[in-house]
Amino acid sequence: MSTDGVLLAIDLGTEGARVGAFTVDGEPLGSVHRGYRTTYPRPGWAEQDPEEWWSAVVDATRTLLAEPRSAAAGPVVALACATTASTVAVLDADGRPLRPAILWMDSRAWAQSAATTALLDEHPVLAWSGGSDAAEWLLPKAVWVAEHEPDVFARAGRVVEAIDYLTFRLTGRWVGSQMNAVCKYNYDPLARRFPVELYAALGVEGLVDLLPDEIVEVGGPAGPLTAQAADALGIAAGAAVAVGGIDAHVSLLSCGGASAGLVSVVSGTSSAIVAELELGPGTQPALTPEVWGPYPHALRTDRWLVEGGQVSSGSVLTWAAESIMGVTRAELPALVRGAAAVEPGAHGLRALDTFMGNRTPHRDPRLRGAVVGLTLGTTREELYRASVEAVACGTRAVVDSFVRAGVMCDRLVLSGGIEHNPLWQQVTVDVLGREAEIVSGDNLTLRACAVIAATGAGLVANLDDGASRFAPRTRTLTPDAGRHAVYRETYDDYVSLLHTLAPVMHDSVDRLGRA
Ligand SMILES: Nc1ncnc2c1ncn2[C@@H]1O[C@H](COP(=O)(O)OP(=O)(O)O)[C@@H](O)[C@H]1O
Ligand SMILES: O=C(CO)[C@@H](O)[C@@H](O)COP(=O)(O)O
Repeated sequence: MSTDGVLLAIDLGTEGARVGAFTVDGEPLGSVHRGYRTTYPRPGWAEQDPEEWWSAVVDATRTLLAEPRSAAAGPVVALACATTASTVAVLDADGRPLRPAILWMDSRAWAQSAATTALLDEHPVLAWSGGSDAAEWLLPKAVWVAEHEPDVFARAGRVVEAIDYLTFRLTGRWVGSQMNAVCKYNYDPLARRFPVELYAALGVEGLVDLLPDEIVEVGGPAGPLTAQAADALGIAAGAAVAVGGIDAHVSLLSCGGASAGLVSVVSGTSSAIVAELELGPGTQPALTPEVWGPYPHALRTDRWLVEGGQVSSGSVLTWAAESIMGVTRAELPALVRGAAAVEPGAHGLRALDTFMGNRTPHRDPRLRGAVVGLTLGTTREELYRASVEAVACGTRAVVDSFVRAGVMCDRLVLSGGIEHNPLWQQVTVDVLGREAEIVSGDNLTLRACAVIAATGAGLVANLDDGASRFAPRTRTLTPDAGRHAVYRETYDDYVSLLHTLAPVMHDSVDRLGRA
């Protein structure tokens, strides 16, 4: 393998764009983050501006490549991106936004997703998504736009995922990621076709013409970088752009080790929990609505990808600390230390993490957050700790559902913003009652993009080869038996609170929807 040149990795997260540089041997050279805004125009809605994504990518890339370590490593030879998924951009034919992008966490399309549950028998492709589409996905969101903003839908030249928008900005080509197509708009990778009959049944038969022109698997070629994009980014035109995918899902390529029994828990704004199943030829996985998937060929050919997760996890902690308590990120370590000193189980608080709905195992976009047990003596440290415990209970609900679905959970690898919050890490393993590894000082999505870029450029034989070479360093988190015993009760209370409050929350969301 040559040692000259840079692999450029782009992670379009919820809070901002993170761009990383790696040597062609997978050594990280540095990364730069540039934030952008999320707006919440109505309860349950969340939007971003695609132009801000691109400006953040440009700014971060130029800053990163000017740093001495990246600059000394040679020219950018290949690049790959991963983005939030189910983040839907509605664009004109030239790729200009016609409205703000509807962010993945936006639950406005819950009625459109509910309509898919009745279609399973006629459209067996829905079996791969657990029997229905979720409100977060592209298809229900496209239906929502068609129904609520028909003039915008009529003018749309493209309705695509954030990854496709970014690929277009880089290559000038509408090449869709097979990962997003399979997981977020019911593409059939075995027959290599869009389920046009399903789209028609939902009233958006024209959608197929607005989707990417071509669907290519992760690591395949998207095209060369255009002169215009190269100029904007400050790198040479013609570098190979490889097809990327979903920020959390691609992390399976950068956990190190074999994929059997591996579960990647990417806890950032959300928690996306993903695994791949290796099934014998002709074996179909069992259908369960408690997980998303298993999807065939979403990441690696001949494997089935399972996704579960929490729509809000780190965002709940950020909401509690920053929005409600006015604690800045710089001041956060003191709050976290204070909350770590609170005795688990002694504060009497129970909270729900479902601020923007529940992704899995309940598939319920009409749930909302809650805190019960407040007294006039409740401290902010107790409130913060209860929020962390709620987030950890949500993670346990997903891991338990994976076990019920037959997913081996032998090795849990935690990554994402949780890396910066020791309380969140420890409470997670205490609630789970399982050991987990945590990646520190490394971003698995960026590392995975480096694997994808290296694969696309032919620097490694395939994704598996790249994944085995570009492994991160991890350390083990061990649960405390005493705290786990307390948290078994906390978890039972979490589950019963969720079921008790669900009807109240549903009514409230329905009323707001009618207002
Ligand atoms: N410096 C930090 N200190 C504490 N928590 C952090 C820090 N940075 C990120 N986080 C947590 O991680 C979440 C963001 O996750 P991250 O993976 O960094 O970004 P994104 O979701 O945009 O990919 C925040 O909501 C917060 O809970
Ligand atoms: O929709 C998904 C995964 O399918 C989201 O959890 C994800 O893309 C958002 O990721 P972050 O929480 O920003 O890391």
